[in-house]
Amino acid sequence: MTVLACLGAGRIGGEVAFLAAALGLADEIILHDMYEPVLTAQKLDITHAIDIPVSCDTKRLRDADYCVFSAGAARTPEIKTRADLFDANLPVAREAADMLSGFGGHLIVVTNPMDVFTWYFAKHTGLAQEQVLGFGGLLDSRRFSLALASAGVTGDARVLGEHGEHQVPVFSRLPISVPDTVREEILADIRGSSMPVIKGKSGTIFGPAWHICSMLNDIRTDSHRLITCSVPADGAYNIDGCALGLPVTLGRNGAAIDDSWTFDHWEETKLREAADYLTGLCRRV
Ligand SMILES: NC(=O)c1ccc[n+]([C@@H]2O[C@H](COP(=O)([O-])OP(=O)(O)OC[C@H]3O[C@@H](n4cnc5c(N)ncnc54)[C@H](O)[C@@H]3O)[C@@H](O)[C@H]2O)c1
Ligand SMILES: O=C(O)C[C@H](O)C(=O)O
Repeated sequence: MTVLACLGAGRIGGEVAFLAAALGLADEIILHDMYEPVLTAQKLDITHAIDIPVSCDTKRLRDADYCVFSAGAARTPEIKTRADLFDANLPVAREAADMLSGFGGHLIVVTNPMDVFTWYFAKHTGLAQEQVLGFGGLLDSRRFSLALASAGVTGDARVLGEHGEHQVPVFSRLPISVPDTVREEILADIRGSSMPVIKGKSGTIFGPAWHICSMLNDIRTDSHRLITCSVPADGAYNIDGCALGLPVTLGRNGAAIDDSWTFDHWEETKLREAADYLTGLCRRV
């Protein structure tokens, strides 16, 4: 019996709940949202499709195996960066941390700025640090792989760093050398790649929900898949004081940082900039 809780039942929460149920990743769903009409609508819409118990009883959150936190404001085309959502979403994260008292499962943090809230939940709740996973790296890596493909490059496309302006695509693991000028073009491309989706349909939905469910599957099957997701670095790669996207293996016990990667100068510089930027933001929580 696997129970999935979604704190925030809007576009992401609703789609993750539906997809997890459809893929057989959950046997029961708990939904929570401050806006009652959306909560009722999501619950009805899921149960009109799939025979699965959906409750809105937050007292049962402690029984959940996974919780996906996606409550709060999302970007509109007028909001330039994910970090600009910090002030709006910090109180939402604080409320969620209170609600999660007694929860002992895996928490997937989606609400932006996601790395900052990953740090917040890892450091300010009683959850084991390995069980707090910031989502964004898989989505950014997929976007990187598409950008590389359109430049005629294939290979192991991974993005580290911030899920935001300071993302760090790793070029040195590709089979060919990519000059810095081309790297900067690709970086600009992937930085902007969610905006056409936000402009066209108000928010990214399928991409995040798909990859979030793949993480639920990694935990459920103890896959130890190598992914990138946000975790507190705690000294790995000489980074401290923030959570950011790093290579991890994901399984039943959560995320284990793979600290064996090496970087070239361009990547080292970008990763350090991401860490410095995020450390500043994390100090504010
Ligand atoms: N990390 C990623 O890759 C990624 C991808 C997509 C979206 N996001 C982020 O996820 C968040 C949600 O995006 P969305 O598109 O689902 O937005 P949405 O507006 O569709 O859903 C958010 C929901 O949160 C609810 N909410 C707001 N404040 C709340 C509170 N205090 N308590 C309970 N519920 C509350 C709203 O009523 C709404 O239903 C945003 O911050 C967005 O930027 C991150
Ligand atoms: O870009 C956004 O604001 C939404 C999300 O973080 C995404 O990358 O799809």
